[in-house]
Amino acid sequence: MSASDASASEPEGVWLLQCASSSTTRVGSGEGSGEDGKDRLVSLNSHVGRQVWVYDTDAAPLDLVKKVRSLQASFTSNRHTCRHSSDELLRLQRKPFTGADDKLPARSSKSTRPSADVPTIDKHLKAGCEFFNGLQADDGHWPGDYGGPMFLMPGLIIATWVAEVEDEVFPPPAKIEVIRYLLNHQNEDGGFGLHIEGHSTMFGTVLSYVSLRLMEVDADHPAAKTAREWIKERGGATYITSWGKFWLSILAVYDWRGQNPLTPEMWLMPYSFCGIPNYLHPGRFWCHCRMVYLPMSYLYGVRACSKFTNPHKWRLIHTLRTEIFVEAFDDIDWNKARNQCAKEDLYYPHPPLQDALWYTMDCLEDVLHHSFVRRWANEEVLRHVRYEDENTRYIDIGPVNKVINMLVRYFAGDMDGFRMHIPRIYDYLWVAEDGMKMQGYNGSQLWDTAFAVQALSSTGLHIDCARAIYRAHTYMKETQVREDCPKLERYYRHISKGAWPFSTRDHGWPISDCTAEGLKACLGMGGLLNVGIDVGMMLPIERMRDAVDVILSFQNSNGGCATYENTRSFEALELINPAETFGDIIVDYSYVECTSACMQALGAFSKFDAFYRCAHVASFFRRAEQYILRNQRDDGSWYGSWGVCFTYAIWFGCCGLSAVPRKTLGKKGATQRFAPQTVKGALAMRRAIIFLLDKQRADGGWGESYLSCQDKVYSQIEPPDAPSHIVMTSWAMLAMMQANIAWDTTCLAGVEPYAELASDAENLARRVPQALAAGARFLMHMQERNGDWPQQSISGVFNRNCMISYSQYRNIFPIWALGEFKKALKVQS
Ligand SMILES: CC(C)=CCC[C@@H](C)[C@H]1CC[C@@]2(C)C3=C(CC[C@]12C)[C@@]1(C)CC[C@H](O)C(C)(C)[C@@H]1CC3
Repeated sequence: MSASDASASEPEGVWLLQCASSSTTRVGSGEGSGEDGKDRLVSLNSHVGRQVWVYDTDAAPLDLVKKVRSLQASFTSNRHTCRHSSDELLRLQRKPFTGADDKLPARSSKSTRPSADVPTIDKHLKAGCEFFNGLQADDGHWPGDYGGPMFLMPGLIIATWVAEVEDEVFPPPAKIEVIRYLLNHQNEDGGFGLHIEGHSTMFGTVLSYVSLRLMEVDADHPAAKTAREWIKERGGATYITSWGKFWLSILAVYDWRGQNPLTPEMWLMPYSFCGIPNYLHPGRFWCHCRMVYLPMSYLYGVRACSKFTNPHKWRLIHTLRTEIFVEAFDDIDWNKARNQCAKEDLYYPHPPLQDALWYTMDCLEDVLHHSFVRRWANEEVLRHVRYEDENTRYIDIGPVNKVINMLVRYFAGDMDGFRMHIPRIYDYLWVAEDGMKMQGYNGSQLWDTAFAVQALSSTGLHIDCARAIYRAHTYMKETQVREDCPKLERYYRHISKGAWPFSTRDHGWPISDCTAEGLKACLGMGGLLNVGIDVGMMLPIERMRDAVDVILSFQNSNGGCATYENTRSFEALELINPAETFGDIIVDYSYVECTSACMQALGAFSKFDAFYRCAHVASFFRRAEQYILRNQRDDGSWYGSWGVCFTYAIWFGCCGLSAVPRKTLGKKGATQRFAPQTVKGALAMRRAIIFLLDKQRADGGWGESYLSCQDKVYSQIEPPDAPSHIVMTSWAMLAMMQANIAWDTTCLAGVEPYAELASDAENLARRVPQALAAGARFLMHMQERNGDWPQQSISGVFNRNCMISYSQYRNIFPIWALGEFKKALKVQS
């Protein structure tokens, strides 16, 4: 069966997005409780932010069905040139609200650009805001596609197949969309990448191939044939990465002996010995890493795999065993296979010391496997798995541990726990014109909404945006985490009370920069209230202070902030990173982005309440600023870890440095304005801006390729005459405007000891406004007539090597950059 074959027999329903939904099924709209009457879906706030795509079985209007089909067909025919879908199904559904008709005049020719004056910008902003506000859900957040990685959906398919709930989770209309997605993202060489824009890898190809087969795509289907050839030409599935080996073992098409040990006993080690920290303890790992290896270790510990009760499934497993290896399954040297990895996948090769460690552990495994210690360790792991499930209302921290935790509950025979997971699977699935995908999180709701509020507020179009901002404010207030998880130390958790998560309150994991952006957005409402806009009740001061407490708690000894917790171990531990495709996953490091966001939030808060923990805040700034300065590269840039890449981090670098409250730094009296930190910050921003100016492209925009992230060297989008990227153009403009403001207020030009800063001032004073105007014209030129902007290449990243979509950025950032630019023009005139 293929997507196109399947479409022919498809009932004429449509996929519809439900927000704040309590739906527990994918087809129709089953509400609330499971078949045995138990409530399977728990929420702290009536599901605010929850996104579920439900297949509406009622016959849809014919023109709607036709439109969907044409969008799907057009994606498929352009899939090799335009690999990122554009969230067209969401847009189609929101059409009555976006006012999707033409609001802007047609471009007269390709080369003419709108002029960068206030009335023109206003016209484009109005159209942009009207369209974007139409995408907002009733609960106040902006829904959008958070897909990108290609290794997530196969995990879910394998898990549901093994646990025999595949037909419930993927009823026929869902199956069609999953197949569509997989087929659409096959590369021209027959392989599949780690993410939608990546080159083919063994990890991506074997898992996608197996998924297609489990979804009943025939082995003779052309896509299956070319994928199999790709795999076999490169030595077969024994060359898949360790995470792939894990999934194949679960499915019983690989032998657990070919997997390096995932010893659950590591959870029995003490966190510290007599007060000396045990840096090898998993509780010190980055939470995503430890939450993935936790359930993996249980399944490894019990050597969980497909039960062969169903003869049809048994046959398919045997067929797969013949399809993906170059040698006969029984002849595979599993010991050798443990360390095999295709060169296409190898981003972080195992250091020899790591292999020696796995070898030793493997020898111990024979003893451990049957010992009482294993049972004890498994019990401990199970406790942690249950804790994670219950404290995230079965959403879990991310898509990988979500699915593996679900399997742990299944293999532990805890069917109640297992069933609680099912409705929360739907929180991770998104449907677009390229098919149904598993997202990198249960959405990016809070993150996008916090940015959206700041972007809309920058436009000055307060009346037009008042309703959207009011609703977004409600979302922010509903989504703040109100209490810590129980038994923090026992479960190695950081405080959460006052934090904001990345997505929904039910998810609830606290994140440094989400807390910061949440607080910034809420504080920004004060400014709007002052100009008479009804944005609803302000967040109570105690809750703002809770957020400040969380932010302050995130600062590490190096002055920076990590993502979810403090840095608990050392970089050297990366030596034991077994995941060949990901870099820097073991430790939660400090990041420029997280640190800067925290500085900005504290800066905004101290203008509002200057006395709350003021000594701590001042010391936070001093140390954070030093962290940012230390991490600037010689060329003036910062490396970005969560967005593409240098452009993203430069925006944060500049915003962080300019958030330092000047007056609190330096000595009293005459020298106060020229505090050394201030000067260093201004110089650093200047270098960053020169870096950006050098990267501006002929069309006036900026366009960085995702290759910057993996290679850690700035790479332009290819070819050079390809249009620049609207999101990166906006980041670059925002960075430059931020730095400009900081210079103006620093007023150092001409002051003798700081001559360096002043030396090139005239040159820059001319270049920056020109660059900004060209950037603004590019953004307006790229805008569509209905006020939307096009989706271009993928703009988010994690673990250096895997890309992830931020689908709302295409609207948020051009609005924000144009909004700030308009303000700057107004100040000038
Ligand atoms: C290798 C594994 C476990 C894959 C699962 C994917 C997760 C690790 C990714 C998906 C979303 C993700 C990119 C995210 C982040 C970390 C890594 C995540 C969780 C964070 C929280 C890091 C800090 C960032 O500033 C920001 C808040 C933007 C992101 C949000 C998404």
